[in-house]
Amino acid sequence: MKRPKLIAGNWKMNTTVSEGLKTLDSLLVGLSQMTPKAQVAVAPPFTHLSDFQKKLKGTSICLAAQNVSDKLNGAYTGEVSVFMLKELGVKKVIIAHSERRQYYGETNDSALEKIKVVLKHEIYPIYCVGESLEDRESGHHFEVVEEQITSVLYKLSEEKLPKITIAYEPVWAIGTGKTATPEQADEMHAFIRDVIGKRFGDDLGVQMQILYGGSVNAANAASLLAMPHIDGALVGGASLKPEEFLSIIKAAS
Ligand SMILES: O=C[C@H](O)COP(=O)(O)O
Repeated sequence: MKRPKLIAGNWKMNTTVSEGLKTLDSLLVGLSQMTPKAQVAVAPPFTHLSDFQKKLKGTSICLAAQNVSDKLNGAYTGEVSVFMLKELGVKKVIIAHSERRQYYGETNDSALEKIKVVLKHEIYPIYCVGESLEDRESGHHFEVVEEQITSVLYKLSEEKLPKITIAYEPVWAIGTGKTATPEQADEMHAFIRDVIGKRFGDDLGVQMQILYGGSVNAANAASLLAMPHIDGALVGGASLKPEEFLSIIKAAS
């Protein structure tokens, strides 16, 4: 089955608005000189979304956010709601990134709530899963990822699944320069398809869009993206360097 490819840049907490706009401009110039086969998304900090929405008007780049509240409105200091994102043209949102799990106490339960909220308001989640180094070294990586899938996605109804993108990001490969080998990543992606298939049927397992994330760069993108179960990349550090990000986008073509 031919699944659409997605290359998404997660800018994390990097760049001020003015710096970010310069980076976006370079990216747009590069993209105007190519015909990307993959869908391209950028997830800048919340502060950038309004300006980015204006710049991205009429382009094919999808605007994404890095997080969202599971609450709709009210006294939740510091939170950003799905309505606020929607008004700014956000189409996708990263949910339960490992940094949110590790530093801000996000859990499978909170991920489920957030996924339900955004789907209800037609924003598409990129749900992040992945094991720690300790999990991998002790041979528990499949178990951990299975739990992240079953305790969240199994609780949704079948018709919701095709609206969700999964990002497999082994924590030990994030920002470390240590990438999972294409075989390691592909093996986990195939496993995730099987886990989805067990509950929702093999067709849905095959249909899910699953990205790989963790030190993806211009040098390793082609070999990762060539793997049969890898449908794109969630790129951190390299997405802040337009030339490098463009090379990754090209590698998906
Ligand atoms: O969301 C992106 C991932 O955390 C990967 O980050 P990285 O490419 O800097 O390793």
